[in-house]
Amino acid sequence: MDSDDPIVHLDNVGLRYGTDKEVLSGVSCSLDAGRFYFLTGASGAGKTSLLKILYLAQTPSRGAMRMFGTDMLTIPQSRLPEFRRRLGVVFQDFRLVEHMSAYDNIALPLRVAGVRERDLAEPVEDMLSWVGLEHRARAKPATLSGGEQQRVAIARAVISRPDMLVADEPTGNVDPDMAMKLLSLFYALNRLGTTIVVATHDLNLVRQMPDATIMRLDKGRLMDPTGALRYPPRAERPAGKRELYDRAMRPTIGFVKADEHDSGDDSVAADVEAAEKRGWEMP
Ligand SMILES: Nc1ncnc2c1ncn2[C@@H]1O[C@H](COP(=O)(O)OP(=O)(O)OP(=O)(O)O)[C@@H](O)[C@H]1O
Repeated sequence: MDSDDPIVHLDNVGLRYGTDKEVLSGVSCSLDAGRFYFLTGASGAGKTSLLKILYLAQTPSRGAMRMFGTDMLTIPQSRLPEFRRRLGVVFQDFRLVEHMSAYDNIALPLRVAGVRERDLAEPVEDMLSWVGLEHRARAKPATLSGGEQQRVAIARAVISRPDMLVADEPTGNVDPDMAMKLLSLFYALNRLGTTIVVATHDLNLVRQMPDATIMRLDKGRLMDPTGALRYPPRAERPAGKRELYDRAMRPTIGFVKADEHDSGDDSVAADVEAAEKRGWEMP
């Protein structure tokens, strides 16, 4: 795959479940590597269905699909896991492994990737702390609240730094402060090069990411096939806020390699602290 190639390209994709009418129709879009996308649309518009296609759980009924430079509709099923391993997924219903602790759920992608036990603890503990669950490390999913389960699911999806993260309503069960914190985690991951696709109804979330591309589904049709829609329009954003926002959201999380840290810049830490106190509202 060429470095300029889109990470995903859908051409005139349609999806029907069984013999029912199409729930996605004529969907064409290109997702560029390293960008941040929001997928919006009313309930039933087809967001989850489109995400399922993106995370390779559902094959389109028609059209063409390329991913990581490969035709996904003609490759043998046996090759799909190799592509799935490059994706992180936050499911709407979390899908945590019930008999495993929060810690072990989060460690799962690293164990599957063959990371040695002695190298696991630091990244897993960093992630637990980032999602505010260090005190719940040993808890099983059934004893966690919906919001806590959602945070474990997010930590599990991002810990292996996937090429693309696909998240279905990832802030649906958390309060606005936690939603902003989780968004900042996605943003940090995006800054490290991961393409992010977040399906959400939450326009407040969308407003926090002025550079994100918005894709809106309406009754199974993508309203902006070029992916050029932005919110809010750039011209309406006062100058200066963008820079402040960038600094406040600069990645500070554990899986950032030491040499990627902006060490020695205390003002960033102060900005992050101030932004957290404000609930990540920009002044
Ligand atoms: N497995 C399935 N079998 C049959 N129909 C389905 C299936 N999954 C979804 N649908 C239908 O497809 C349409 C799109 O559903 P989808 O879940 O993709 O929408 P959505 O935009 O994610 O909705 P929400 O915001 O409520 O989660 C709906 O009419 C839904 O009833």
